[in-house]
Amino acid sequence: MAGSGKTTFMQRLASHLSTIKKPGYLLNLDPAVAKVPYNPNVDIRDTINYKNVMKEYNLGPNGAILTSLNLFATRFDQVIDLCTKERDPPLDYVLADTPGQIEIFTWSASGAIITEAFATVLPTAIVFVLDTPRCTAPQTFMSNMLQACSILYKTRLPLLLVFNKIDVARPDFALEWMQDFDTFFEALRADTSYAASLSRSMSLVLEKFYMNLRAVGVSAITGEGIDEFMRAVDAAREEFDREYLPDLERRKQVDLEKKRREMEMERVQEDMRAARAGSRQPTIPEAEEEA
Ligand SMILES: Nc1nc2c(ncn2[C@@H]2O[C@H](COP(=O)(O)OP(=O)(O)OP(=O)(O)O)[C@@H](O)[C@H]2O)c(=O)[nH]1
Repeated sequence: MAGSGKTTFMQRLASHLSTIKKPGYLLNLDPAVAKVPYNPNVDIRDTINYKNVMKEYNLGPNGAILTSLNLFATRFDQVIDLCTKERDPPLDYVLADTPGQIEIFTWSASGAIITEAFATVLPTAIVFVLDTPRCTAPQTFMSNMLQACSILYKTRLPLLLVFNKIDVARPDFALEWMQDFDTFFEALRADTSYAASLSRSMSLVLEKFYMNLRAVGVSAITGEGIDEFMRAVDAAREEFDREYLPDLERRKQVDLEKKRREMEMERVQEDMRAARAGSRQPTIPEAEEEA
């Protein structure tokens, strides 16, 4: 969510991890960010100049962010090598800060390449940072939940919802809306618009989705909620091992099986092409007769 505090939260996490003597490996994947308030180990801006991309490809800001990320994704195996390099002491956490626009990261080919590259070598979870004060309107809340839902179903990775800025607005209303439809319906009671009615229906559909989520309230500014967030990360790691990895293995098998069938089909087609070509050629005795 743009402006929800992702970068500030990264800074908070980085400082928390140094305090507990488990320093993280920090990646900045946002080419357009003006200032990074933590010390990134890898910074997309060191290799890609977003302003030049705008000029060179004649793009607007979002197009240039997407193109920069695409260019970076082509070399992402090098980043993965850095993240997985043996170290003493070994790395416990790799944190990546992404561009804020959901369509740029979650729904782009480069976003998928980057997330899958991580998930094939490291236990991976997605953290969706929400701006709690900007979720207090039920329909804005619902629109954020739908975005989160789309991330979950696109990546299939464990997803953590972080309700940030709890120093400004407490997250209790949101956590309650996720657990109890009646309170969410009540919040929408006075609203008879079509959008409100859609939000009501969606909240029923999202019941299963909410059950698959971990949601915590934090303040990136004060640090409140960080311990609870770290416990949610531990649980997400267990979920990754328990659910994502077997699913990945199953998908790999399905892909292998699909490739095997395609190869067999290709062989059948080759045989048929050869048979057709053969039937057009004169047989050897016929050729001798003509001679
Ligand atoms: N009060 C309060 N403000 C916060 C908190 N976290 C971030 N902010 C403020 O929210 C604004 C946006 O924070 P950023 O960290 O830049 O947000 P972002 O999500 O990285 O922004 P984009 O990358 O542009 O989408 C800044 O003014 C931060 O100081 C918080 O926990 N409490």
